[in-house]
Amino acid sequence: MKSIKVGIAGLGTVGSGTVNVLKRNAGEIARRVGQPIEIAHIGARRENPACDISGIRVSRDVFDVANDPDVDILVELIGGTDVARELVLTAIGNGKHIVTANKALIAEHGNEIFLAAQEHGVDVAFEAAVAGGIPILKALGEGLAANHINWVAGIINGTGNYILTEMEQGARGFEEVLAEAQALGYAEADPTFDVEGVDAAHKLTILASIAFGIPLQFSKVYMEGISRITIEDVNSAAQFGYRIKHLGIARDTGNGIELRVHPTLIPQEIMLAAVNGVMNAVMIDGDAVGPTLYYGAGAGAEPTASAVVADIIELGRELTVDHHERVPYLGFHTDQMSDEPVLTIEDVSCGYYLRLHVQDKAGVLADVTRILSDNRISIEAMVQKEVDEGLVPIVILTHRVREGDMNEALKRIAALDTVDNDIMRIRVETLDA
Ligand SMILES: NC(=O)c1ccc[n+]([C@@H]2O[C@H](COP(=O)([O-])OP(=O)(O)OC[C@H]3O[C@@H](n4cnc5c(N)ncnc54)[C@H](O)[C@@H]3O)[C@@H](O)[C@H]2O)c1
Ligand SMILES: N[C@@H](CCO)C(=O)O
Ligand code: NA
Repeated sequence: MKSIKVGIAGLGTVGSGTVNVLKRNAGEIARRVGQPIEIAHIGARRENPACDISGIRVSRDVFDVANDPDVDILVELIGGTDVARELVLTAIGNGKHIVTANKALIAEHGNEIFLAAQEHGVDVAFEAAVAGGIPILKALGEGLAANHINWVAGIINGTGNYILTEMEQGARGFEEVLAEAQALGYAEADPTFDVEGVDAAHKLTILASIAFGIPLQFSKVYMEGISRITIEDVNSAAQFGYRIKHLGIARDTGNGIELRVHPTLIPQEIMLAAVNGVMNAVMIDGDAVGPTLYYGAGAGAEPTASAVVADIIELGRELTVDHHERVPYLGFHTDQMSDEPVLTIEDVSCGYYLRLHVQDKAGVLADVTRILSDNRISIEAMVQKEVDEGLVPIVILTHRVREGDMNEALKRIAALDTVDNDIMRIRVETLDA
């Protein structure tokens, strides 16, 4: 079978994440694209223990990848603007499509790169460059394309948000938390880009172009970072009912576009204020749709790889598929549908909240808990409420259990003479990933 051949330049945090996701999900990705995606060539100065690249051709010089006639798509993950610009222009000159996570490159040299791509009839995709794993460029450029966009406001630097959150929750100092964000692979090679707002300004530049149809104008973004924010500021803001978040804001005022990145007090009760740690969130207000919100991991190896690989898949589809089925009707190709069964509710597992009324007698609770344990159901919490009309209301939270087992248990509990048979059951989902 033919395959789409990608060349990856740079094997750091995002490069290794991309290799791992492409390998782990290779089967499903091939079903979505219609052909396998093969990593044909990697450009890296050294191996990275975070991923296994055995069997893959490796060159020390990333230009060997850009010049490899076998490579269909060059994935630029080296970062920076000088070598990266030259590398991408070289690959475009060789007729290769480009995927990049590099917001600095797109924000500062995008106008030039897109022109070159147009001349050579190739595509440039950069979903990973803004808000990491959140498919925000797709949402803005395609999903909201009917709207006049009024404004975009977001927490678009994971490192900065991680630092602010940790300072607030752990009352820890700036330097300590920054070092931790670097160790976790969130920070830019030069972390002043994160803390002084440069990285957020790169991303805002890209968002604003897609929102308003203006050229990329990084030099016009007003930029302020978080490095002067102290724990006192965080606490004082809280006393007034606010949290401090580092926001990128792009607004169409009707007589010009505001482009600004700075620490901002926002009301504690709005959803953006609850975005913590490395998570990013972007709010977009469109004239038809109203306000919308997109949330997810803004940095890190695999969240970023999620967007890089989605771009590879999109380009792969363009290379392989009939135009009318570029994105297959159901996401996967019609001849690649899975026969994995849909579970009946009896086979679904979740936690349960149970409310029952029992007689105020010794041994009743023991009967109930024994029936639960007979059915492999473990109790997370139990509360006995005030006696109500001679019966005692009991509320039980259980750990995750198969619904069929819960049904068996509830049938036996309801059959006890000492328990009212009107038992309330509500399923519990904590939704933690
Ligand atoms: N880390 C994240 O969470 C994240 C998220 C979104 C976007 N990005 C972007 O992705 C890109 C890569 O970031 P990263 O975090 O993986 O950085 P990184 O420093 O972990 O990895 C970059 C790798 O490229 C290599 N490299 C640099 N120049 C090279 C050259 N000339 N030849 C060969 N190898 C070279 C480095 O040795 C390093 O291994 C950057 O543009 C960054 O802004 C990163
Ligand atoms: N350094 C960036 C990486 C993701 O673009 C951040 O912390 O958000
Ligand atoms: Na994204």
